Amino acid sequence: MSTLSEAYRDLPHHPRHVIPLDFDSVRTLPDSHVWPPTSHAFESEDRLSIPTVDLTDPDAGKLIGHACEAWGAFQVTNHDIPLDLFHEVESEARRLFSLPTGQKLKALRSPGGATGYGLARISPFFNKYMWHEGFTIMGSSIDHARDLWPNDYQRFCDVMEDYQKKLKELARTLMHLVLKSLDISEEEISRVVSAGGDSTALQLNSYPLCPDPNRAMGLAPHTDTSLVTILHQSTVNGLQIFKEGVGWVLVSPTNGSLVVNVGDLLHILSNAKFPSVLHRVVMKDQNQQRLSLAYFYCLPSDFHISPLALSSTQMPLYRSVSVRDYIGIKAKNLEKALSLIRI
Ligand SMILES: C=C1C[C@]23C[C@H]1CC[C@H]2[C@@]12CCC[C@@](C)(C(=O)O1)[C@H]2[C@@H]3C(=O)O
Ligand SMILES: O=C(O)CCC(=O)C(=O)O
Ligand SMILES: [Fe+2]
Repeated sequence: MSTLSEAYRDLPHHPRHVIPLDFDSVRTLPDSHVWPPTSHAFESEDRLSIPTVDLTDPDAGKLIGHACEAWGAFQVTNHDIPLDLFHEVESEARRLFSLPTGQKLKALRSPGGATGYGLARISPFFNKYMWHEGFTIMGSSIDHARDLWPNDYQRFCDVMEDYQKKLKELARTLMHLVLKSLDISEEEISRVVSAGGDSTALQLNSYPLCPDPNRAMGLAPHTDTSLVTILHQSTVNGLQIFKEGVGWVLVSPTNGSLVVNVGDLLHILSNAKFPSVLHRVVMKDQNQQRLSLAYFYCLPSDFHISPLALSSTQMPLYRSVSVRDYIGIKAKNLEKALSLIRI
């Protein structure tokens, strides 16, 4: 077995880093959830935002390559995923997160598990809690859905399955374009893209209505472990990405477009040409619940990853490492993981 869930198994978390707060029951922000103020972020009015790429543009590949190099992220439009599907997934996610806490805990991620309801995996690295609850799906969601809704789970499973299928196709298309822009051979591209298919995860994120949003943190700064992550945000602001030399930049949701960001694995493949972009979710001025859907396109845990985009004069910056080992290194060291495999 070399699935992604297997790689995350046996990296156990203490229950205090898995079980979210009973958000409905608190009227003031607990001290455990108070973060220092965050710095000002550039907003789109500052004319600083990640590039938007129309997938039907004949130059899409080139534009995506540039965006990955300059920003490690871009928005994609004309991606062929029907708007209705986003609404259906969001409505099922809303149905899940609005269950009473006791019910949600029936689908709690087990201490050594990878899927189900719980805090973000990065929680143990911070001394404050995030104003966040998540639900992780890898493949079928039937076991958890049955525990949540014994008589009414089918719709949730069908919608999540449909979404994962469509997003996998889109991720494949994007990976083709991205890797081509790096001048990687067709043979290597097929090897990477065909391996990716079985190692994906869908994360439903909820940032509940918060009694004191300006002192809370939605999701702490992190990079994703994926090759690429494809994100759909509901209509509420909050996502910011970090651009070297600039600072934090807001990524506003725009109807139907998807945010694509480079993860650690693509950063390694690109020999650091593409930054694995640091991002976070702030709660600032948030006066309603925020939802997002993050689809992680990864590689199987037995895949050995190393820089591929090398010209004859370039030296690899990272040593070869299996995805399993990299996930293990990251589980212990978080943002230092990349520097630990640097040559
Ligand atoms: C396939 C993935 C990617 C994971 C782990 C696993 C399932 C859940 C993903 C997230 C989702 C929330 C942010 C993150 C940082 C987290 O804590 O859990 C992500 C993490 C990663 O990108 O490393
Ligand atoms: O909610 C968001 O906009 C970002 C979520 C995210 O970064 C993640 O799930 O890894
Ligand atoms: Fe992320």
